[in-house]
Amino acid sequence: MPDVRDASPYDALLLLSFGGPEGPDDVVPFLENVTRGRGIPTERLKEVGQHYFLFGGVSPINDQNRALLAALREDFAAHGLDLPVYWGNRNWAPYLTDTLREMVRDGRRRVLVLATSAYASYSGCRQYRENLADALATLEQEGLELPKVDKLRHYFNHPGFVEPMVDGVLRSLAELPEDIRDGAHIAFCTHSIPTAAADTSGPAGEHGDGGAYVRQHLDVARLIADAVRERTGVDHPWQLVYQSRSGAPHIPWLEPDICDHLEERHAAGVPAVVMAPIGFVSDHMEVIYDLDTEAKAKAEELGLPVRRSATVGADPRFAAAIRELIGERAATERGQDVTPCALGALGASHDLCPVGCCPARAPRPAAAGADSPYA
Ligand SMILES: CC1=C(CCC(=O)O)c2cc3nc(cc4[nH]c(cc5[nH]c(cc1n2)c(C)c5CCC(=O)O)c(CCC(=O)O)c4C)C(CCC(=O)O)=C3C
Ligand SMILES: [Fe+2]
Repeated sequence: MPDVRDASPYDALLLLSFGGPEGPDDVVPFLENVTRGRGIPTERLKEVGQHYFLFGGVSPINDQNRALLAALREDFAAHGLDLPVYWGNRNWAPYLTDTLREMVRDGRRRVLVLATSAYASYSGCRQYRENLADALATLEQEGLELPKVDKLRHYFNHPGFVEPMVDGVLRSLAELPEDIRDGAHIAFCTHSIPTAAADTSGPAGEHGDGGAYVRQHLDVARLIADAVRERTGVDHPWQLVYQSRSGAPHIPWLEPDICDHLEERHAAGVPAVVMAPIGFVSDHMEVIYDLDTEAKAKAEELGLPVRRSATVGADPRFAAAIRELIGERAATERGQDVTPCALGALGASHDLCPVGCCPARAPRPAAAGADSPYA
């Protein structure tokens, strides 16, 4: 383990997230930001707007990021890591460009980015890097001296990400009535993406069917299922399933959908299902609407007992994992030999996304990767 008190050459951490509305008036402009140039059907947008209005127009994601910021600052202070932490979003205030401008004005020259997305894919990685490139281009036009920006590697298989989710699944199982607990199946849930995006996710040449996106999720699902079996002595059958599909109906996306899966399991006589949202870092709208509202309503209709397990959120173990990842990356940048920490069969992900990693349909500049136009 490298000395995690030394983050040099980095002089700041940037928490980069999705952003979400904080009141009813924010909902439509937020959705316009998210979907600009992305060809999402108007019907789907109206529907998704309703999800937000159901919760007073407020997404929980911003408060969850504020809690994560506090957890990171607390963990860093407790471990003598003197690294300022900033926060910027892709789709809502505080906007990434404004935060990066503030960082430059504060004199930050080497920025390490923590994205609130744990896996490879265009939506979960390159799109964040494209938004970083856009922000850098704006600052360049403003005549500011650009910082060097790197992104922390995918942390899906870090114990600080996996272990809180193991606890979450164990808690959900414990909440089920005893007579159906041991028969419960686990549905590991993540965001559906177009199969074409899944198949090309990760570094070029490493793609199998489903690409890095599906392989990484399967690795995490297996790790959690194994840990649950070790702790309970019960082998709960499990499957990776998908949610939150959008886009035109004729374009294939990853399946099965969680609601279809619940129907199918119910028909097969399964007594209960734990839904484990491993694809998400916090209990944001995709979790509290798509799982806690929509999928739970489907389960109710079927008479199928379900529980939804916790995401990592601001768990102190996740904050500690981020500190360790920063320590590893900083040591690597200083030329030290580092043994990266990772569980599972895939090993630690790359530090620097190679050229062609998680390609976009229409190529655009992306920062913090081997193909970055910025130093
Ligand atoms: C892989 C993935 C993650 C996980 C990784 C990560 O976390 O980044 C994620 C997270 C999130 N997605 C979110 C919200 C939305 N995503 C949309 C649309 C889309 N997401 C996609 C993928 C993902 N999305 C895709 C392929 C689309 C289709 C069009 C496009 O390629 O853009 C739309 C438009 C309407 C709709 O289609 O649903 C909205 C409103 C929020 C905020 C929630 C809140 O407010 O609490 C979060 C955290
Ligand atoms: Fe999304």
